[in-house]
Amino acid sequence: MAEQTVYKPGLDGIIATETNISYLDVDAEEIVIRGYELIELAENKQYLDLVHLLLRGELPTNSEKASLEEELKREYSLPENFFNLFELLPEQTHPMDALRTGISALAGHDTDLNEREEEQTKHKAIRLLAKIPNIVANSYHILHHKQPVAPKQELPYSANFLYMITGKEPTEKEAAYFDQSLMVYSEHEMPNSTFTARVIASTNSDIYGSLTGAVASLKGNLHGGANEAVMYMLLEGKTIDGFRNLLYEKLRNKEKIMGFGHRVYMKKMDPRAALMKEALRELAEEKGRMDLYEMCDAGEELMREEKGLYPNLDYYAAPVYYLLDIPIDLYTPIFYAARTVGLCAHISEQHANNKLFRPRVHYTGPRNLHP
Ligand SMILES: CC(=O)SCCNC(=O)CCNC(=O)[C@H](O)C(C)(C)COP(=O)(O)OP(=O)(O)OC[C@H]1O[C@@H](n2cnc3c(N)ncnc32)[C@H](O)[C@@H]1OP(=O)(O)O
Ligand SMILES: O=C([O-])CC(=O)C(=O)O
Repeated sequence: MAEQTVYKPGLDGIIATETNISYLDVDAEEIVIRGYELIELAENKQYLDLVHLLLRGELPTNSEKASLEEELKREYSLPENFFNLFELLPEQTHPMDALRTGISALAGHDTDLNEREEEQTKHKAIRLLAKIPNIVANSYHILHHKQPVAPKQELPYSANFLYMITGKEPTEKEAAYFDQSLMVYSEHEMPNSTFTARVIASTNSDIYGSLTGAVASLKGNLHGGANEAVMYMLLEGKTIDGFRNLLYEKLRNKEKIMGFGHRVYMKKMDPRAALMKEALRELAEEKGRMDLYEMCDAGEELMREEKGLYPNLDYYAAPVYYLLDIPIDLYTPIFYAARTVGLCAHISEQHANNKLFRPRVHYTGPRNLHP
């Protein structure tokens, strides 16, 4: 008789691992990142502070942050002829698929591919954090038959990322909103993509394989892909009334409404969504697009009243990206680029204290059949 174990569809609520990276404390409404609270960090720090915190375990001093940024800038460039890869892809390739291809292809360029030492993994992570924004922005340009936009060394890291995407230097405020969005996307405990990365890493597979699997996971619209879906829905709605009618129609058809609900916060607002809502309000005011803010707010109210559901981060990150002139197809790749650091921290932790993931099943098929 097999040992009695718990089965929870979707591993809902199951503890998958120990970690000292992050924890969602829903009761306290805190997203704990290595002892700090994410929203407080996002209000007071910058993305590179979080990168240092996630990879090194502590917030950087000014000089540590400056040398991290220098190291990133030295690693911006991609291997020779790397962009040829994207020329080979059909035009309709989604940028998440181009990104998956790009990260996978980087493996062969790493001469220390099989090195699993923590320090080595951290350097690999920095190299990836330097190169992934370049892949995200320029695979998109190449797929659209445009010239790649070379990184600008004189811009700060996240301003440069936004510049490579739009081709124009962002204002300080635009760069700050973008940087804040990268912070709130940087790490979130054990979502499907992080679990995927850790499962792959647990076979002793390399960081590129783990990250490639995580791209595929994050692409789905029940996860990262929701931010793009939210924007298409807002554009389809056009006006407050149009959006409300669209939501009613989707609810009548029993469709899931993208940007609402969350496995961990199902009956509460995602704290990151509240922060992005505020960013949206400020940005919308500056850009004369309060109509977009009001439309989102009306959708939030309708979903709370009709379904008792609250927005997740993707609901408010999407219109923020829209007002930053970012092409919609790049919203999920940007989420991934921001999350790379969290994923790398988890892969490193998995390699440092590994146990192969290999769960069992609750078998519901037949027995005792004979050929
Ligand atoms: C940054 C991120 O990646 S956050 C996640 C982004 N994804 C989305 O926004 C997609 C829309 N949301 C969803 O599909 C879900 O809320 C998920 C997948 C995120 C979490 O869902 P789960 O924990 O698996 O719960 P499940 O999907 O079973 O939903 C539970 C109930 O709430 C309902 N529900 C949950 N989310 C939604 C939604 N967005 N719209 C309508 N109904 C919903 C379900 O229909 C279900 O109702 P039922 O019990 O009557 O069948
Ligand atoms: O935690 C999750 O399941 C999804 C999510 O919000 C994230 O990855 O940021």
